[in-house]
Order: sequence, then C-alpha cells, then structure tokens
Amino acid sequence: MDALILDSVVLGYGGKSVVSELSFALAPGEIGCLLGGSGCGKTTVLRAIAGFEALQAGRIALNGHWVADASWQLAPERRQIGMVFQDYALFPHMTVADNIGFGLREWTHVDKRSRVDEMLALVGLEDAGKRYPHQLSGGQQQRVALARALAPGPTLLLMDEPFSNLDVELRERLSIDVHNILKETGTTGLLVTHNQQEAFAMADRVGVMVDGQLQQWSSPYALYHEPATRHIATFVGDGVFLPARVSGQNCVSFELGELCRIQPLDVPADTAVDVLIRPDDIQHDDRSPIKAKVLERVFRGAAFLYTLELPSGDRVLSLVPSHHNHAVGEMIGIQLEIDHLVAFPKA
Ligand SMILES: Nc1ncnc2c1ncn2[C@@H]1O[C@H](COP(=O)(O)OP(=O)(O)OP(=O)(O)O)[C@@H](O)[C@H]1O
Repeated sequence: MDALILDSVVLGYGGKSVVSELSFALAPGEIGCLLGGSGCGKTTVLRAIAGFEALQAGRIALNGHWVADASWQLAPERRQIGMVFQDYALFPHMTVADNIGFGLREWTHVDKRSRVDEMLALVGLEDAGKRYPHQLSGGQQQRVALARALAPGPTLLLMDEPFSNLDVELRERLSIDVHNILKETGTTGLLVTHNQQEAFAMADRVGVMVDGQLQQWSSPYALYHEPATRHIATFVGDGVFLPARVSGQNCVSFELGELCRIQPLDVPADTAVDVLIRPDDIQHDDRSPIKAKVLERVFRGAAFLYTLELPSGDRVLSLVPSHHNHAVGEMIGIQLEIDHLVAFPKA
C-alpha cells in the first residue's frame, strides 16, 4: 500500500489552472521530490496534500485512504502530516524543547519529555533544549523545525524549500542529514525545491515540474542519465547536444564514434538526431587519437570543467580531475566513456 498517491490531480486559483493531471505515488519510507523553477506549482501541490487547497479534479490518498477529491476533503489536522518550511517557522518565545513538544499536547508529561529528548538526539541537538530559537544558527533552527515536525510521528513529512535560507555548504550537509534521519525513522517525505543538488541528495524519486506538469518521475540517476525529454536533459545537470545520425535500429554515429543501446530508438535509420553528452562522458586520455582544444576551464576544486572544441568546431564539456591541469588553447586527447545513449529528433 502506497503512503501517498496523487491521481490526476488538477489545482488552480479562480478559473486559472496551475497544476494539471498530476499523478505520482510514494511507497512507505520513500522520499520524493518535486523539482522545478519558480511558479511551476510546487508549493500549490504541497498545500493540496496538506489539505489547504481544494482540488479541481483528481484525488489524493494517504496510507490507503482517499483524503481529497473535487467534492470533499479531510481537514488538515486529521491528515497526520508534518511540515517544514523555508523560514523554519519556530515559535520565538518558546524554548527549543517547547517548540518540539508543541504537537504533543495530548501526551503525558513523562512521555512528552522523553519524546522531546529522543528528537533532540535524533537531530544532534542534545544540549539545546533550554535555548531559544534566536540563540541558534539557521542550520540548527531548521533541525529544530524538523524535530518538531517529526515528534508526533507523522505519516508524511512535507518540506517546502527547507534549505534555501542556508549557505551552500550547510545546505549540502543538512540535506544529507535530513535524508538519513527520515530513513532512520522510516518517515515518508516529499520535498519541493528548485535546487537539483538538494533533490539528488535527498530523494529516492524526483519529478521535474514544468508549467504545472510533471515531465518525468524517476530516480535521480535515471533523471540525469536517461532524461525523458529534451527539457529535462538541459534542466538537469550540464551537457551539450551533438549532431548525430541514426545507424541501425538502436545506434547513432557521430563525430566521437558510434553509440548503441539495448532498446530501439524508435526513429528510422539515417534520421538526424541530437545526442546528449554529459561532462562525465568525456574522459581525458593522452593516448587517444581524438584531440580537442581547451577553450575554457572552470576550477571546481576536485575537478576542472573544461569546454573543449572538437575538430568539427562543435563543443563538449569535460569534467577532469584537477591534477590534470591544462591551459586554454592546449590540445588534449579525449575519449568517450558513456553507457546511456540519449538522443532526441533534431530540434
Ligand atoms: N493564492 C493564490 N492566488 C492566485 N494565484 C496563486 C496563489 N498562489 C499561487 N498562485 C500562482 O500559482 C502559480 C504556482 O505557484 P506556486 O507557489 O505553487 O509555485 P512554486 O513552484 O512553489 O513557486 P516558487 O518556487 O516561486 O515558490 C504561480 O503562477 C502563482 O502566481
């Protein structure tokens, strides 16, 4: 039984539709993410799941029970959903312990205290119970918000851009920590963000939303290596398209050689296509007969991201460990190392 199901959900404001025919499901303990640019409808979807937006069509189920359709919806407080927001939304006049215990009003004093201690330990803030939110860093405040949302043992945790107020390093650390905490507690989670690193670090399944429509719902690995649409290929990760021709049922030929895949391409032989080449598909190899010219390089610490010009004049990106330090203008040997052929009919 799925923990969350959205079945052809349509949402909007007034007469305007904002989210169309949205369908996806999360198994218990799974973490999902809706990834998309500003205004694509991510927050509206979270609000509908929490019970704060009416559905224009479709239906939503939590743990095997339908909780909303176009004519009826279960009240938000009866859905057992926890929420974490971008701005933490902690009560400033309450201690950390009181914030975490806020949703446990019906628990006995002893049970509540032990649950609050358990949650403080879970988020690594054992000694912070008596402090107030303003005495904590942004990252610590977001940990408290997470502890407060998890304390009542929600069936689902919704997270709306939870790390966007934090600096890059902390964002990365906290997204890994939150992922581990949700897995440790077996909590099903749904995150919305515009940040793909966050989506990749947190989620088992990621859906890309464009103008209120879900374009692909799959693992982060598949989203990166097997994007279903041209839009996803360019929105998720770096890469370029190189011109190619279909050769046989499941192969393409292009400047860097021939690439094949197991499934047929569904495009007639000799059709012109664009083949997706990611920076990690181009390996630096001094012995390779294929030479490319370094046009640009960006130092990324552990690696350089090179922009290379092929003999045809087309450009590719190449991610190379940073001990291979080549100057702009230098010719370097490259070879293709790729195990996912992604090609779209020529734009
Ligand atoms: N209360 C409202 N009344 C009318 N239109 C709204 C309302 N809330 C949101 N919208 C519109 O619905 C669309 C989707 O908004 P939503 O907040 O869901 O997007 P989002 O993907 O979460 O964006 P962001 O990342 O910028 O928060 C936008 O065009 C927005 O202007």
